[in-house]
Amino acid sequence: MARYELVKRSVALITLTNPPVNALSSPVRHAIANSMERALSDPKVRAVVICGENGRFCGGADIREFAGPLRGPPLIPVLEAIEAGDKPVVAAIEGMALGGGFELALFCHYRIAQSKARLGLPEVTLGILPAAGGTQRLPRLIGIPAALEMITTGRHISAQEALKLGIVDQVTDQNACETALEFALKAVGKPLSPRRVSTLTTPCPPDLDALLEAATMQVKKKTPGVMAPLACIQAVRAAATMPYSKGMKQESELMATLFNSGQARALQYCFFAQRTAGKWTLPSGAQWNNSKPREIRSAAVIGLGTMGRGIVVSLARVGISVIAVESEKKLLENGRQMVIGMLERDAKRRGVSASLNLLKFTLSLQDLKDVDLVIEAVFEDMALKKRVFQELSKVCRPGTLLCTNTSGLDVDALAGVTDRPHLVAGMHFFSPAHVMKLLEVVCGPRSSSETIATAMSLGKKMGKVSVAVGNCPGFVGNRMLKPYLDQATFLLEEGATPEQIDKALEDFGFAMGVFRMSDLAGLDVGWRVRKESGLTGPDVDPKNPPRKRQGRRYCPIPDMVCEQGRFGQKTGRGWYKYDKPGDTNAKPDPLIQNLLETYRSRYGIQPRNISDQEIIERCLFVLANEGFRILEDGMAARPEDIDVIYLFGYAFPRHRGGPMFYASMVGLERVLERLEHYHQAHPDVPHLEPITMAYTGAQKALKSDKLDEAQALAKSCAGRPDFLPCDGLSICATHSHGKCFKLHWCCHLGWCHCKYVYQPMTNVAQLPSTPVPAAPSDCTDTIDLSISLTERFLRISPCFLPPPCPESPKYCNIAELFIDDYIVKRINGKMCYVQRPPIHTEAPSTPPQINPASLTPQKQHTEDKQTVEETVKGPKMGHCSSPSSSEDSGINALGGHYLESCEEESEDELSTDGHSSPGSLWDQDECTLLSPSKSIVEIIENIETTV
Ligand SMILES: CCCCCCCCCCCCC[C@H](O)CC(=O)SCCNC(=O)CCNC(=O)[C@H](O)C(C)(C)COP(=O)(O)OP(=O)(O)OC[C@H]1O[C@@H](n2cnc3c(N)ncnc32)[C@H](O)[C@@H]1OP(=O)(O)O
Repeated sequence: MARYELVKRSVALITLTNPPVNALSSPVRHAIANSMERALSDPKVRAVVICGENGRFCGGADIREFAGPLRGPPLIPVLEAIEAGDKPVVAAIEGMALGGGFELALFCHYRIAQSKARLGLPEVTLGILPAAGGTQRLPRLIGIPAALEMITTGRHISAQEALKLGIVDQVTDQNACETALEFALKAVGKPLSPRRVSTLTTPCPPDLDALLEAATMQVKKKTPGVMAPLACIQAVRAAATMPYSKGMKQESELMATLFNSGQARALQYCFFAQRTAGKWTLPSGAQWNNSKPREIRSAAVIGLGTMGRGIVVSLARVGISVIAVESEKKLLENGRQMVIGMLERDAKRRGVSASLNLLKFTLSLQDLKDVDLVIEAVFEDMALKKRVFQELSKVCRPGTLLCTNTSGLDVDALAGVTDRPHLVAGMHFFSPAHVMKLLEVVCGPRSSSETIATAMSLGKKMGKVSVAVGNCPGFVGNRMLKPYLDQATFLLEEGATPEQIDKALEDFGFAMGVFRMSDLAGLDVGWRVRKESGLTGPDVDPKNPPRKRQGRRYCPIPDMVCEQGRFGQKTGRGWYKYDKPGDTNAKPDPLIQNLLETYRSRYGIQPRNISDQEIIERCLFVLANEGFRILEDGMAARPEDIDVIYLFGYAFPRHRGGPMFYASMVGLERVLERLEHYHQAHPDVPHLEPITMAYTGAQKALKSDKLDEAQALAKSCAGRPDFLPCDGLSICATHSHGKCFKLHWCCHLGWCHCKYVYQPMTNVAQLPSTPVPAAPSDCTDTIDLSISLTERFLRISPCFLPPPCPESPKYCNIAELFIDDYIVKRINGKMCYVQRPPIHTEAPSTPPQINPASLTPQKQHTEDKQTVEETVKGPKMGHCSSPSSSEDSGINALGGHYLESCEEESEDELSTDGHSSPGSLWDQDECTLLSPSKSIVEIIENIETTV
């Protein structure tokens, strides 16, 4: 895991050897510790160089280790030995120094970077913070503003920028290791004290408070509801205001709070899910590692609408020559100008020259005879597409791959009109195609593995997150969208308003609720598709009940809105009203309210109060349910693929992990129970019927031998304080012992749904805590977090029971903050997070009980008559959202608009468009400070923390 060599007779060269990224796993930490000890004790050694094998310094802590119990030597003492040593240690950074890898370099006395290396602290994107001293050392080295920016965004910087900031001592175009060896020898004998970053004083700007306040406001706006950036700011504040050792303590307390949070789990899941999606697999057995892609040097794009233009740009900027085809001269010229403008702007932003020489524009399909691959992006009309494919089949050389950018039509029907069905596949880009990262690669029944491998590899080359999906109406993303949109409009019928539904979804974390997003995308496109598919318009049999189609519930309200010429933002009116066409500021419209009231009275619908919880459950559980159906149908290989599609294509909040992950966090049994409940209430909505596979999966899991084994194990440990009933969120005992039973897919991830789990316990004395402020004005951000948490508990306080042994809460559990596992207590004058006590169902006089893992009403509640007002209000995270403005792609094949997210041409995975929700849990104005005496949170003043 690390090689030790003596080179140049007096330099110890320590090479990290843990492919692929030399992550700091337990054996690597061991090896570094041993190697340093050896180097420091060997009199022949006068200096040390640390580098990484295969041109990669270090990708940081081994993220996979975070899912299990922490083993091996802790990282910080290993790194401290490097700094404390009396021999100069030089980090030779090639490739990357990220996270813990960057922190390792910061403990070295000198840093040399190869000119192509990238450095950064991306922990925040994983829901944690740089907890091996990164938050304390970087501000000391480069000052607060620059460190704050790097730590709160996770941005990777170049070697040149690192030199400019003072992070590295030298940048070389040569081998960094060779350069570092020379450098190390020259450093021998020079004083080491000034090189020890821990001894430096953080340059403290006079306006520190204002700076941190501005940073706080910025991250709250950019990533509302996300905890890690706020914790990062608190840690940086500590670097500015505390001595190093105290700052380190603060850093580790903050890390402990984040480490087991649901957000960290979700974000780390997203990291691996994205990489898993690249390892595609088909029902035929063909997969990423047994199918060879073809090299694509030239391509053609047919249609220069919004989608076509974006695809041309995506291809050209990675060096593929592109022939762009349009049907009319005017359209061609217009498309040409727009593509050139886009490429020029893109090149300017990236500091490269625009690859305009790769482009050719033509009106003739004949020009395509020699290209390697064609992507058709014409109007979403099967007859038209078939004509194009027939023509392509005649014109293109026999080996040319023919792909379609349809957003949901039958790819096999197109394959069928060609002479090469095995070379036909779908490449479903999301709008705008040069910005959006998602690509669904649609595998038809006749698509060859080579065709899929080529489309996947081309997607990767274009910088897309490509996911292989099956050929069914709407594929994966748009297929799931249909039931989601249906639920939203059914909820309108039943009594909700567009703004209420949007707010619930935005509080959950979506940047825009479904109605605001539909207004942005334009309502007319969906209306046209619904008319074409006979769901509305003159073709509908007048005898057909207005609220039924094909025996299923149908909501005609969206059609009625369109009939009034309300097409969304572009017409200044849609589900909302706008000051003028094109305006983005959505305001509730009394006319829509009237329309809804008239509609309800026309159909005799008694409006009822609908809770946010019902909105979230119906919209999101139905999404996951359709995901299970898709898995059962074999249209997606894994739940991760579905989640990746929703994260990158539909702006699902990343800190929620995706619809499938979210369902697993809630608990599949719970999701199934709620779906059954809603389906009973709405039997004419088939999408609410729980999918058999998931249901039987859950039943099977309950009967599994492996589960029996786990339960037997757990029961044998009965009475041990570290075994608790499973909250559906923690790591199960069997999993951490390597005996994961895989009946639930989530077990693959390490969060199991077995009944008993091993709970890593934390002594009360080590809880993240903060002094209770004397007055509200003393509020710190930590208190801010605590108070927010307290407020949240207060909202649902009737559901709490006193802890089983309040006099002796020796152990607490630092886990999911947002699934309400925690209460905030004042213990010995400090605010602490304390795990919520288990609920005793047998207690006769208790208030209504809830499942700790979710805040849903009890089974006997009806939608009309809810007695418990719990709402699933959680943090939210905005994503930039983009409408599909093109007619050729803005709608799914089933007649609904699809929601698409973009990254605003930015690589920042946490970036958002800044839409803030006033209802966000962490919003400043909702976070009024409660004095502990005013709160009904239990106050425990005199606990012996040593009990
Ligand atoms: C009460 C409880 C208290 C708890 C306290 C706990 C304290 C715990 C310890 C504290 C110490 C903290 C140390 C540190 O601050 C934390 C970290 O370092 S977190 C990690 C930070 N690093 C990153 O985020 C980098 C992540 N990786 C990347 O961005 C990219 O992989 C890359 C390095 C830029 C390389 O990109 P590519 O070349 O494109 O390659 P891939 O991305 O496809 O990756 C290849 C392969 O490697 C796997 N991988 C990458 N990085 C890691 C990693 N850090 N750990 C584990 N595995 C990693 C990746 O998954 C791929 O695997 P494959 O898919 O091929 O199986």
